[in-house]
Amino acid sequence: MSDFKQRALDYHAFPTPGKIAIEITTEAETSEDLSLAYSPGVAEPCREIADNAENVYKYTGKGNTVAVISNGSAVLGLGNLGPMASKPVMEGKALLFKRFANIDSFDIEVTHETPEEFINTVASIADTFGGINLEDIKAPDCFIIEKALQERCNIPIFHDDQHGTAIVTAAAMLNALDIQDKDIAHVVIVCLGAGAAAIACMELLIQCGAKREKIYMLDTKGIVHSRRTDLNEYKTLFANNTDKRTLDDAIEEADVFVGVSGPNLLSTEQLVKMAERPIVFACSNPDPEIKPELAHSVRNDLIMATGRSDYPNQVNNVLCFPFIFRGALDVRAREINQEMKIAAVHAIRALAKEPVPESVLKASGESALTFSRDYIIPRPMDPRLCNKVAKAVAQAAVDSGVAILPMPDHYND
Ligand SMILES: O=C([O-])CC(=O)C(=O)O
Ligand SMILES: [Mg+2]
Repeated sequence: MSDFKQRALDYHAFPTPGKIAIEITTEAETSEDLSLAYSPGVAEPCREIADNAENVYKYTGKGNTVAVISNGSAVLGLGNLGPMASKPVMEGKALLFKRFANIDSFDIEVTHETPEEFINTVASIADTFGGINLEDIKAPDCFIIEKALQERCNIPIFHDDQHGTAIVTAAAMLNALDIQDKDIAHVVIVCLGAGAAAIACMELLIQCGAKREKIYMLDTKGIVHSRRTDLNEYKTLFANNTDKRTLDDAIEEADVFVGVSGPNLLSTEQLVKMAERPIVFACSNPDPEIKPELAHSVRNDLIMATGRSDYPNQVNNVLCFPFIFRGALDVRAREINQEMKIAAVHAIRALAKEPVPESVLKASGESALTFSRDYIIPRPMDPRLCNKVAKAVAQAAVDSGVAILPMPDHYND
């Protein structure tokens, strides 16, 4: 077994199985403590909440708790591994919520037959939480599930693989385009993958100025084009009126490649055919569409990003989901709307242009990080992300009228 594989398995097995645990936040030592925490004292907050449901935020952890919910039908770029095998990823998301945004979170893996069953299950437990992060659910079910839950629940419901990935991709892309001196309105974009992340990334890039007719999306059958009769309604929005049929056809002179598909699907021969100063975001996890060392071996005018922590330019939804939920929970937003997503794009993007503190250099093992081809987006462990992104998101929630609370004072420190 490779050394890295063994270390990854040991990391999950020791010192206790898994990556997260629950901790007690009150005193629970004496009979007096227990009489407050439990019977009879616990009856008092129960009565208060029964009188006024808003009191649940005052007397329970609801307001700082997010559920990470999956059915394991599209685990990273690994495919349909099922609910149980998705658990390490979901525990990982809970770890990231706590580590980066001090949000309490736990994972829920749902076994079900139909999307309706999943929707009913999640809707039935939603009131427990301050928000729900849907994760690794295959398209097109994820679109139906997210929409139905948003209609049925009055807390933020956010499908991370769509919107988290799209927000981070858009932030990094706008910065990469600046560095490569390309105009988003003119670039030809190849999107390999037509699932949840692909569709959401392309929609958000269009909102940021990209042109739909300059996007070539590919699924397992090739280019999504207007003569195809097998497209679902979501892919149909990207059906390009073109004679191109394959990745080879589309990649010729393309400015941008976004991969949200699977490992090793972009060859060096294809990369060589891209336009000058290309941008390649090979974001399939854990293995990108092309390895950075391979890409750099054939192009020196390239900006390259992956979804991984062990290469420069990590375009991964970890840069978004902890912070967008932090902002949403802080003002008790009823939903995570478009204004909040766009605010997150610009806050993440702007931070990459600021000087990087020593602590981040140290944690990244770098001697310097300045806005450039190898640093287009902040590092996830940058402690400024939490305040800056959450604040921008919270402000956008307040300004767009979906916040129940005003901006908290601590954002002004
Ligand atoms: O978990 C990650 O690293 C990013 C992600 O959501 C995915 O690939 O599905
Ligand atoms: Mg995911």
